[in-house]
Amino acid sequence: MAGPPHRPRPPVPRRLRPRRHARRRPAGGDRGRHRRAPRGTPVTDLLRSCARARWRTLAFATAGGVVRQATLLAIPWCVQRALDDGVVAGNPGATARWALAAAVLAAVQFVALATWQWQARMAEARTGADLRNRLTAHLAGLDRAALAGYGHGDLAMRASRDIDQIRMWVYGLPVWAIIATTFAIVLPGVAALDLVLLGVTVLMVPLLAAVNLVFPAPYERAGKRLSDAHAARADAVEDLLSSGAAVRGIGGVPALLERHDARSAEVERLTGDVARIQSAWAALGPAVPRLAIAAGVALGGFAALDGRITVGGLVAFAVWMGTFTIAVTVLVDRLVDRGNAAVAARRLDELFALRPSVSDPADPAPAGRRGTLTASGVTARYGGRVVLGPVDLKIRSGEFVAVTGPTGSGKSTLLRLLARLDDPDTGTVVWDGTDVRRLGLDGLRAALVTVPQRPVVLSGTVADNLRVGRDVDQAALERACRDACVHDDVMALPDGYATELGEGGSSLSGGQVQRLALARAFLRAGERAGGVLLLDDVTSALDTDTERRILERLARRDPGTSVVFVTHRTAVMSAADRVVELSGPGGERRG
Ligand SMILES: Nc1ncnc2c1ncn2[C@@H]1O[C@H](COP(=O)(O)OP(=O)(O)OP(=O)(O)O)[C@@H](O)[C@H]1O
Repeated sequence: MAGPPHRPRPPVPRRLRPRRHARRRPAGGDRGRHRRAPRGTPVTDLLRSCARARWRTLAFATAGGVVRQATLLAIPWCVQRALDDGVVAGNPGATARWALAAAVLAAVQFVALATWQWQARMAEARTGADLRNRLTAHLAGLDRAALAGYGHGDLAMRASRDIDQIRMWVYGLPVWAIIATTFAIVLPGVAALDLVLLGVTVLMVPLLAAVNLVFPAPYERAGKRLSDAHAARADAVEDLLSSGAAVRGIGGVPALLERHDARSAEVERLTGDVARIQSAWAALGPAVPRLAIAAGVALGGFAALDGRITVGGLVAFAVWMGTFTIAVTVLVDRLVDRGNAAVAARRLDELFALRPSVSDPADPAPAGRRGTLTASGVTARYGGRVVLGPVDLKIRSGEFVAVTGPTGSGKSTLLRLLARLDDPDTGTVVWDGTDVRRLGLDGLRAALVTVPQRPVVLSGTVADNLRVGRDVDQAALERACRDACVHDDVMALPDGYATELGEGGSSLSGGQVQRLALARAFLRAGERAGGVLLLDDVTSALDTDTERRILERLARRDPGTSVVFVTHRTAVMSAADRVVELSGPGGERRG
């Protein structure tokens, strides 16, 4: 037994990892002290930073868009001149000149339009890629506790649909300048034609402003509800796909299908709400300039009859108002995009604000490779409940310690503290003379290698699963698999080490997954001598013969490598140098 068996300590009102089962919470809700960064920054900062990161590409796109719009709007003017100076005046030379001018403008427009579209698409694509990379890297740095409130489907929606909404917003940014160009050209153009027509055009502005003030707020609220409903449905799909035999075996599929259908119906209902607001907004916006066209054509017709404007001027007015109508329609679309992007940014911001409960210190010390791993008075809590400790444990270099105890007594929790996958509520863990909280996480993970109770199989081949992105040769892979007694199983797969396992490794047995994870740990631990292997019940699904062979391999380990083996199996306890028994928080511990 290592250290004193029991040291009562006053309970400390802090919790180690809050577990939340409710998946949907209002944005900005409490997520526990380790996990929420101070908010402080408005959500639009995320949108602004996306635009700033792509400002050069967006500037080219905007320049292209503005030139395109200016040329587009200049063409009616050429038509007007061709009609008035050429057709009406009976001057074929003027007609040809203005036709040629229109052709040149059309060519410029072609180049400008291509530039706008190309650059805007590039900006959009890069924004999507940047956000996705940033989000993935951020999520990868978070632990289970930080993400406890989010289902996989929800996270997938945030990483796909929400990022797409922001992408669309970035794509539409140059359009604001195009709309402004339209206003800047059409209004003086109409003024030059006739002040009554200008009056009709200007009258539209307050009407348009009213329409575009009324709709955004309800639209954004409905969009937020729809996003949440999409996320809930994605979670239901994820549960259906991932539950497999566990749910089928207890006849739970109909209930999951029912839940999925109910969430689908909710998505449909909320999509209807959004569609109602959006369609009213989209229809009312352009209706205003269309009314102005009608009024303008009537008033302009009388002006033409009075000789105040030319027929060409009336044609130019009608065409300009047509373009103006399109600009207003697009303006509404951009405002809708802005609403969608704001909702999406808020949902992403919520994830970016999550902080891992364990992170690198400001000035990390390098982790030693050999040494003693000591836990002193460590305790752990979940949701205010003490689940472990206080525990004192010393694992000397090269020692093999089995940790046992009744189910729920905190064995896995202790292992997580030793590996610094979590920090203790109270007490310290020291590796090679240094508090693990002062060590760089990369170095620490290389020295203290953990195999969890429920290992994960990644999508990809067996070899990919063993390498986990590292450069490891085939011989080393096979050696590790032989040591973990899984080589023969791998060779029996259709393509051996090149066999695709698919997400979750459903084609492998529980024991095969355990041994594959063990081989992965052997590879990692074998990169350098020394360190500690922290194994959480990794032989629980194995037959006694395979377990014996694995224990023999562990007995042949490098003399500087320690092993901490959480187990209920007598063979493991017999192979250990020492057995430590946990009996729950505040309980006795025997070694
Ligand atoms: N993420 C969590 N949130 C809340 N409580 C948790 C969490 N993980 C573990 N617990 C609780 O902490 C206690 C200790 O769990 P732990 O997994 O460490 O026990 P164990 O001794 O390893 O159990 P077993 O032998 O069944 O694997 C249990 O009561 C468990 O319900």
